[in-house]
Amino acid sequence: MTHQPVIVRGASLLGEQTADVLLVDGVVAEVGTARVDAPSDARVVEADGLVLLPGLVDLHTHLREPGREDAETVRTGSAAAARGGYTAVLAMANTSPVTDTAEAAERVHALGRAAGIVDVQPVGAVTKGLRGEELAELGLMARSRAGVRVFSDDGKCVADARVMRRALEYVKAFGGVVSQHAQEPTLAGATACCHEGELSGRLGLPGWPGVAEEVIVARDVMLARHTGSRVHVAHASTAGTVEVLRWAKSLGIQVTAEVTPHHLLLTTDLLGGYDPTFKVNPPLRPAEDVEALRDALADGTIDAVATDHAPHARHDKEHAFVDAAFGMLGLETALGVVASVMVSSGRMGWGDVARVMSTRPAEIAGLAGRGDQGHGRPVAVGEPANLTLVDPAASVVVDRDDSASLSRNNPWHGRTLTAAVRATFLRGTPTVLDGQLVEIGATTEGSLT
Ligand SMILES: NC(=O)N[C@@H](CC(=O)O)C(=O)O
Ligand SMILES: [Zn+2]
Ligand SMILES: [Zn+2]
Repeated sequence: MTHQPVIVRGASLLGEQTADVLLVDGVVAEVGTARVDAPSDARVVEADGLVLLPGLVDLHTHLREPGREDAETVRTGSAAAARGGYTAVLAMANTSPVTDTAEAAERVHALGRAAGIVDVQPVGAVTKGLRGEELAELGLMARSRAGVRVFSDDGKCVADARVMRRALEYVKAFGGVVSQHAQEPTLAGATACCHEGELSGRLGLPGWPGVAEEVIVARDVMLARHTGSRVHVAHASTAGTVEVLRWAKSLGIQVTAEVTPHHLLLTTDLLGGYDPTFKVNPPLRPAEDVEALRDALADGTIDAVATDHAPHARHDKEHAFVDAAFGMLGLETALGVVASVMVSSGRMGWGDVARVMSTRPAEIAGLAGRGDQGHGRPVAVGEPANLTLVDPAASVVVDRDDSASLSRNNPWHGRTLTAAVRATFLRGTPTVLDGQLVEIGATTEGSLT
């Protein structure tokens, strides 16, 4: 594929030194602190005052295709991701049908290539049909063209310790990882829909306790130690989980973890109005948990921010609180939330944002070492030109209707967030410019072969 060269002028790399960055044929061709000469046909992007980051990588996205194309498709979810500064997303397996075979994984991968807006890396189910009983085709998914490395029954916990042990043993052979939705079902209860605490009692809503998450995280780190395999904790939400992670990492156990933007900022008292927009799994927690999650992200105990972007159609979300679907949108607002909570407060710099939203997620997902198809790489000559240009001084009032997603379950509507994505580049091709999506259309390499 031929690209128009791009010259990004005067951006600050990871918020530090200012440079001109030339993108040619999908890679970073030059990085210069003095003025870089660009080919005459190059597109010039003036980036004075903007911050250049490696393209963001989302470890945890629900794209809903196949099965619920009324809520999101691979294309619309990819567009929302690009607007959020992402160049790669991991598409969760809880679609209909479930991504539990090589064919299903290849299909999602091909849909992503056809949309051509971000790289869509399918997550494979751990067990057939997410039923928690029989392992899915882990090896076949790994060896397929999709090259699956992350496996998850997300939405359902792999509750059976024997099944979890087997899965960890299996994925070890090809450097895979199991991403666990940690929730002990016997402690959570079938009707639970919010954090169990003083507020759930007052609202008369069945709750589930933080310990339901923590006992599974504790069990899984012990299984990771026993098997010598790698476990990833999806959407960590409690201070107790942070304690277990800190302890496990101090012993050298191979465990990584993600936190969502909403668990970094929103608290359980938002449920006071029974608004199902704030119904999510795991649930919003009290402020003490939120504080522990921020500390853990800043000190590296939690490796990554992952959105858990969970689009839902109106008719699934607009119900009485107990009946509404779990989940909230996240791709377009994640960077703004992280900037508002972590950067504005001085707890993290832009280099840290690059680490938790690009480098570490790419490493965890096995995307960092994939040559010219790699993500989460440094902004340096010869590296794939997957980049995000951010205005760190912007202040944006979130409008749920200003979205590329098909769904509107946006918990940030009406809030003011700091920082905005100005441009996103996928292998040197702009997917977003001046904050607007660039119409891309199907690329030849993305054809459904
Ligand atoms: N996060 C959610 O609240 N919902 C997710 C499932 C999940 O990640 O638990 C979904 O698929 O809607
Ligand atoms: Zn989940
Ligand atoms: Zn999820």
